[in-house]
Amino acid sequence: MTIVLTPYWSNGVQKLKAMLQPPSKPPKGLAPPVLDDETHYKRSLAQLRSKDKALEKYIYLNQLKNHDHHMFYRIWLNNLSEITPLIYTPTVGDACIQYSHIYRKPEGLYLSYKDKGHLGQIIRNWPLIDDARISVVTDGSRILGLGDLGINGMPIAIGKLSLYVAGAGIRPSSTLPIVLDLGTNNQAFLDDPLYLGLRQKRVSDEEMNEFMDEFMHEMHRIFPKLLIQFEDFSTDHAFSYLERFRHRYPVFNDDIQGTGAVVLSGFLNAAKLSSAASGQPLSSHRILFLGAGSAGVGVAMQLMSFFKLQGLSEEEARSRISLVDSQGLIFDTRGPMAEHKKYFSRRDYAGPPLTNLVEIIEHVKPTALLGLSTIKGAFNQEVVEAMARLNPRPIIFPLSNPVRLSECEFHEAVTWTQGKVIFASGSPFPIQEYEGRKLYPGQGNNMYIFPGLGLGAILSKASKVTDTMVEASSLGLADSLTPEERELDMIYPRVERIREISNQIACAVIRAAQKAGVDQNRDLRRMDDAQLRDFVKSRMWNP
Ligand SMILES: O=C([O-])CC(=O)C(=O)O
Ligand SMILES: [Mg+2]
Repeated sequence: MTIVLTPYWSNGVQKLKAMLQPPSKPPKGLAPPVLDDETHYKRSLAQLRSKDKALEKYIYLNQLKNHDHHMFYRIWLNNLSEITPLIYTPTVGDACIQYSHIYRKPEGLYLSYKDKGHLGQIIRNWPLIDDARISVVTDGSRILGLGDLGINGMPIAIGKLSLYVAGAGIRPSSTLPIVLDLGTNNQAFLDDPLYLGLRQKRVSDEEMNEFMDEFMHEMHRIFPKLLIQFEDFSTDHAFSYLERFRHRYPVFNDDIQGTGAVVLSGFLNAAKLSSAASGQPLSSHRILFLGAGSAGVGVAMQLMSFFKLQGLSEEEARSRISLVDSQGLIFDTRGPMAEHKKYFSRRDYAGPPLTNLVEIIEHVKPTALLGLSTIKGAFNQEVVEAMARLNPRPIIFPLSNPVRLSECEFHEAVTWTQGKVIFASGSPFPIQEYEGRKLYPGQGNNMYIFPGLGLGAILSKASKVTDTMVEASSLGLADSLTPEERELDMIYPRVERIREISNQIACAVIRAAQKAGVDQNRDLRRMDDAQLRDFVKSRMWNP
């Protein structure tokens, strides 16, 4: 007897197509008689809220997305601050760690090193080739601050793309999550019988370069209108592939450029508050970074814009930024260092090595301390108090993700600075009360940037993503605070306004693309600002 197996994916693909149609009424008898949308919305939300673990909620929401994504996005858009941390950071970090165990069905493209040489053939299996406009691609080698998770990085690509839908109204059918399985150096995963990826160590740089060249070439051939967001590649690959491909294809790196832009934006608003308290001009800020990986250096590069906007020369701007890595303050005479750290290496200090963070703070006298180190608790009481001694309103941004890797928690920073801190973190923290005042933590997460940046690049049909477009996204975000939000000392807008913010960012990005001459949709040039805003809004998908 031959057993015929239904191919497990065929149902998935058909469902994907069917799912993209607006929900229709089933024929009589094929659904309970009393099933109206409003009640079902309440029922779905109640089912979600009845679960007590964040990962269980993630699994529930993911199932909901896969069989009724109108309901999924409706629930999310109506409850943004409750749902976002469940779909995205921090819960998506746990979903990645557990992916091979919680996996239920395929949800994107899985490209394996074994397919090298015929990647185009595999990519063409994607059922929605004509619709695809935005892809998030990861190789899983540095997921959030969690390290090498191999193929288990897929949920980060899925999560980012669902934020494109929720946050910028990109059509769900236009989104394409991709994980590149190039092996993993995570021994626990290699030993796990349920691990979904190749059971081999990561391929060499040379092999990976060949794979990436073929991949990008085929992607561009098959999807000429597609924008690619690189996500969570390990530091040196993040930099090298951005540089390798950004002049040829419309691509950007979310961890270098997206995080850079979101922090620049928050810093612009934070510096105003801090300068108002100290009476010192904006041009006098100094920034100290703990962490010199792709995110750290990417953010430092983007913050150069802050000083240049205040009229400083490149050399002056550079001298305002110092980096600390695992060996302490980075300076020229310290010894050999990775290429990406050299630009910010200090020339005006010649040793001995400074390794203690409090000593480094006392030496550099920063107005702002930014953490992209993934070292939990690195901003301890001593460190935060040192910042508060130097500054009436210290700027402290522990940006490492997820929450459990954050350099400090909001309530700690508030207590240790007697409520004076200007704070933003990568992951969400609860609001604090201090002496009867409500204090709002900023969330300096690239989720504020990439949906609008991507939307602007897609609508303008940008052939490249220029630095000026990234900077425009940042200034657009900084500008989007309402008077009420400024009154409350907020440095990022409320997440509930994400659609409006993404619209504003997209418009700024489109204008920057036009200025740079990389826009291939020239029709938008004729629109005035109000018309452009209406046009962007009209292109947003709604559940
Ligand atoms: O995903 C996030 O929350 C932010 C991010 O890109 C990262 O931490 O790598
Ligand atoms: Mg990332």
